[in-house]
Amino acid sequence: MVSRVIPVDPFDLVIFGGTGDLARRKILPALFRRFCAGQMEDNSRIIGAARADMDDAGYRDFVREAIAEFNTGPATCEAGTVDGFLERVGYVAVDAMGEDGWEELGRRMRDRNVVQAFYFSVGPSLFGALAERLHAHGMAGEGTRIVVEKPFGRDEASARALNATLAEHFDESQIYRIDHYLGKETVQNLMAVRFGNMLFEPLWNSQYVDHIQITVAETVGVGGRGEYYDKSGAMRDMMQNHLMQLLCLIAMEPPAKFDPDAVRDEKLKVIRALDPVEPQDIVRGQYTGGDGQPDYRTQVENPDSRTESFVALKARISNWRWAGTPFYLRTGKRLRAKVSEIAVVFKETPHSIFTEDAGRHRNILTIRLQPNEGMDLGVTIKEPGPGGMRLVDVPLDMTFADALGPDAEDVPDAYERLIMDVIRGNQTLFMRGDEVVAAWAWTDPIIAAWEERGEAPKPYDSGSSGPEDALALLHHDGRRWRDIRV
Ligand SMILES: NC(=O)C1=CN([C@@H]2O[C@H](COP(=O)(O)OP(=O)(O)OC[C@H]3O[C@@H](n4cnc5c(N)ncnc54)[C@H](OP(=O)(O)O)[C@@H]3O)[C@@H](O)[C@H]2O)C=CC1
Ligand SMILES: O=C1O[C@H](COP(=O)(O)O)[C@@H](O)[C@H](O)[C@H]1O
Repeated sequence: MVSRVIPVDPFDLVIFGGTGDLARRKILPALFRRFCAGQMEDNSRIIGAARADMDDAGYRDFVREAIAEFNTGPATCEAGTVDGFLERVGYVAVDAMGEDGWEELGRRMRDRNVVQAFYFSVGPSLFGALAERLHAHGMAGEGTRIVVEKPFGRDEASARALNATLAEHFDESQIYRIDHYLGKETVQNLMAVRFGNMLFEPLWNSQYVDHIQITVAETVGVGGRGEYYDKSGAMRDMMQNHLMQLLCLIAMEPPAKFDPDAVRDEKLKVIRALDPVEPQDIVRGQYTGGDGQPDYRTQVENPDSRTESFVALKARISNWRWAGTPFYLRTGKRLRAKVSEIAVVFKETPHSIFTEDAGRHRNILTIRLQPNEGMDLGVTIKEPGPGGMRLVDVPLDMTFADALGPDAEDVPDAYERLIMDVIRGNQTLFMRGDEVVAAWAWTDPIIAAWEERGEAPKPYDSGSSGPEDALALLHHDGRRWRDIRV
């Protein structure tokens, strides 16, 4: 199978925060890989922007180093190609909060008949200021797009306020709110599997599905982002956005068509149908030290921190399709393995024709986001050999790399795909303003209740599966979490 790369229209992409961690590790390598794949026309340009005093040549050196350190792309990128990419790279020193650099940026962007996009890869307190200045300096024209990084607010009120500020200068159709989980290959495959096959949709409801588990487990700790993370925690950092988006895609009704607003309307209905979460249905955790790694509090330099690095909860969706089917969601740092997966656990057959020795069995559809992207469907069959009818569960395995060959290894990473979608003007994989607000409206009371109770998170060992209480969350319901393992 040969994958087709369709070049995007020529573009100028300005990366505010072009010298920051995200630009270095993700955005610049992603652009380089799209260049290597032949998706960037000659006339396209990338302009880094930050306060640091640097010229074009200095920034090209910075980008060269970022690519050398963080490009994990396919071998098709020849070493010499980096120079070709760097010819398209420039830099303007700009202060989001002042007047420095804006005229020069405006001059560089003027009279360019290409798509113009501005990536806000700076701290969230600067998002509004950037929008205002782009407008004031004549760079917020009709065709302009802005890409807004997370976090999009820290509660419903601040998300609404940010929406309103951006809306003063940009139409909703120009605003691309990034959730990089939506750019992951398997996440999109989830829609293909649900809505491109007859097989699953008739069973996709509470009549046949016992429960659904969504796990996003990381092995890393908070790293150098302690200052940000300690004010956020797992609930704001991961649950309100990434896990919520996965929940929406799993639970939503089929959209009438695969277009941005049709998909986002259906996701919004799911969020609005979520019940409030009861205190007994949620567990927070914080990692202790181990394996030569510091504990959470040491890492964030806050000995009294009550911020959670782990959260597990039971969510319920009050609609016809899902009434009675719980959704168990968990995410955390410093866990046993880096695993992101969704498991749809079907009910047992209503009656077993086999003896008790055969045991009770369930089909489980597992959608693996990372690693080993793919899906498998656990099917019950007869255990081979003599000795009566014993049943065993085996996976019908579709690991993409096996099923699709080398093409599956060349799939663009989330940032590559999402940035190209910005240039194409396709908002399907970006969050709409009302979605973000609705997600906060569900999250806020959960956080407010913790704060009111002054509850400390439960400690858990680094390298474990999270606090014991999280296991109990499912045990109480006669269920168990899937193992966190690769
Ligand atoms: N890093 C990550 O893994 C992730 C980051 N994000 C989000 O991406 C955004 C950027 O994060 P990250 O790269 O880690 O942050 P960093 O602190 O590493 O970088 C911040 C960038 O913003 C620039 N900057 C700061 N103040 C100004 C200003 N007044 N005017 C213009 N530029 C300014 C800095 O350069 P200078 O100081 O020279 O101006 C620097 O380039 C944040 O919103 C973050 O939440 C989201 C997901 C993951
Ligand atoms: O947005 C974020 O995501 C990363 C996890 O992303 P992944 O693609 O590596 O699964 C997380 O580490 C970070 O805290 C969060 O801000």
